[in-house]
Amino acid sequence: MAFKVQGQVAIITGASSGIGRASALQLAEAGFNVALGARQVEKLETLAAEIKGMTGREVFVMSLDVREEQQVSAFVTAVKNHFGRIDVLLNNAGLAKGVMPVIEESNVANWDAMLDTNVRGLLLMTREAVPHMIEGGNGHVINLGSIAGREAYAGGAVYCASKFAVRAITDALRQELLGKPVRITTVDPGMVETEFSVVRLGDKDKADAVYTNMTPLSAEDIADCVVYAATRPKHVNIDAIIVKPLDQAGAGKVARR
Ligand SMILES: NC(=O)c1ccc[n+]([C@@H]2O[C@H](COP(=O)([O-])OP(=O)(O)OC[C@H]3O[C@@H](n4cnc5c(N)ncnc54)[C@H](O)[C@@H]3O)[C@@H](O)[C@H]2O)c1
Repeated sequence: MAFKVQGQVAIITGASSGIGRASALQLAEAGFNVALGARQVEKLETLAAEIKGMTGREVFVMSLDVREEQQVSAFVTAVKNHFGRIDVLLNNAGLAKGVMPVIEESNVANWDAMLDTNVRGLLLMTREAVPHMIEGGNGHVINLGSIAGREAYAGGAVYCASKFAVRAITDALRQELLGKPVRITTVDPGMVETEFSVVRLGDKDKADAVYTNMTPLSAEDIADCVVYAATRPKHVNIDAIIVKPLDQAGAGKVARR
């Protein structure tokens, strides 16, 4: 059953494209006022106008690089000051570039970029948002993991390491936050057709070659899962939502080079 919320506020990181963009739209349709963070503010402004036109919700936009501690702190403070509350944090921002090199061709710079975005960025955002959630008596951290954080085959070693870390952080924080009014969920997709998956697979031709054997999920499919988790009643915690194209279900090894 679909629930609607009223007056709640959701932060979406990496909202300028793909799953983040679709989730921002659908969370607004479900009743959330939304705070959009990404490095490309122009794209966020366009999305904000679209959301306002479609839903009438309030939208806050600010430049955000989740790797930068001071930017994260300033962003979360600005959202709290603007809306007076933070109910949902969707840690969606993720990096694909740098997964492509095989281990013998990879370097410290692309390992760091990957782990700083997918892991440290998520930790920074969560650390800043959770106290406001506890103070407000309601919170839900939703992390974009991946089946790469479960099956360890998709996307290369460093990407897998980052997504296993996302799952570990999610499970550990759930324990750490026991007794506090903050829920925590991972949404773990298989192949989704976004800019990210095209980059991850190297180029459009390669991506299409994979897609010929598979009907990938859409960003909207994943946004549906995000909205489902975000709109459950407060006493319901969904630990994880694992969602794959049918062709990947049970396959284990996916999207290999
Ligand atoms: N596409 C897939 O097949 C797939 C599968 C499983 C999980 N995911 C996860 O879903 C999430 C979204 O990916 P997507 O497929 O929508 O790709 P995408 O490239 O369209 O979106 C990623 C977003 O993150 C933003 N971003 C990257 N680095 C950032 C930073 N330092 N600070 C702020 N924003 C930053 C990008 O600008 C972009 O808006 C990622 O965490 C990804 O790992 C994607």
